[in-house]
Amino acid sequence: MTYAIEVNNLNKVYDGFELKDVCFKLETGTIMGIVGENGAGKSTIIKGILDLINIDSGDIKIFGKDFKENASEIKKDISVVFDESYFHDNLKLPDIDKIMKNIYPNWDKNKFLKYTNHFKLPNNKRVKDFSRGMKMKLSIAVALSHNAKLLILDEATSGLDPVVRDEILDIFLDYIQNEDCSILIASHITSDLEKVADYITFVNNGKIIFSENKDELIYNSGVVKCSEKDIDKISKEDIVGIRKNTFGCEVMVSDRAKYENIGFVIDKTNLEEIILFKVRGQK
Ligand SMILES: Nc1ncnc2c1ncn2[C@@H]1O[C@H](COP(=O)(O)OP(=O)(O)OP(=O)(O)O)[C@@H](O)[C@H]1O
Repeated sequence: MTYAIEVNNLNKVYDGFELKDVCFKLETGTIMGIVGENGAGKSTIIKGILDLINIDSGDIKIFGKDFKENASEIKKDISVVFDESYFHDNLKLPDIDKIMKNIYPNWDKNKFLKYTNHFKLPNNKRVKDFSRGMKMKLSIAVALSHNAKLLILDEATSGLDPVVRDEILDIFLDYIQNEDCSILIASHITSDLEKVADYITFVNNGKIIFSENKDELIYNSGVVKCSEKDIDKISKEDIVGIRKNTFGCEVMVSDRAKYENIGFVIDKTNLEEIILFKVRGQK
């Protein structure tokens, strides 16, 4: 198995915040979603991976090679989209095409035209007259137009409406049809990650809580509805979180089949609910 990204024991301390021993691997040909609350550390992880901040310690490999030592060779195969546009206000699409041709040896003008047409971006307007959504679409069009093997997006789709987000998610799914290509997406929008991600890495307060196969995670988890005294019948290590209300308890378990087999009534669940139980549920 090959990995597009390997992060081992990434540590970074800011005043009042600590990324602690962050480890995860993004398998080549897959999409990983990084999810977590505001301030959980998603952007710091991405900046740490890309050597945009000084990390305190950690070992980062991209395409199997140490990133710092091979940065110039690796960078041409990576596309990064942050939540802000980085194009000069006065540029128009044809100017951006010319500039990118000089920056990226693999710049593909036809792909750029295809994506900018698809996103209905105007040729004759300057970037300063683009809406926020149009600027994001432009950044994504550029990111997809130089045959990069790794796409890293930090909240890049959060400002877009649901229809456009859905179109972009389909483009991401199409992009990884090429098995050499991989995507890392940090997003608050769990439904988007649920649609496209193969793996989910959940960060809370600077720590990785889990990094798992999404389908297995959702399939194996479930919500048991029971009385408070029935909670004792559930092993502590299977409890993700508990919610109590006036009618009884809801217990998120990590092994749905086990509790179905012993007669509990269990509801299926989704990524958002799993995360809410993890963060807000009692243990
Ligand atoms: N340059 C910096 N100096 C000091 N603290 C920082 C710096 N950059 C980030 N932090 C802190 O690190 C923590 C994690 O921030 P980060 O931007 O990684 O979170 P995030 O999960 O991406 O949040 P959001 O979803 O709101 O974008 C926050 O407490 C933030 O204040």
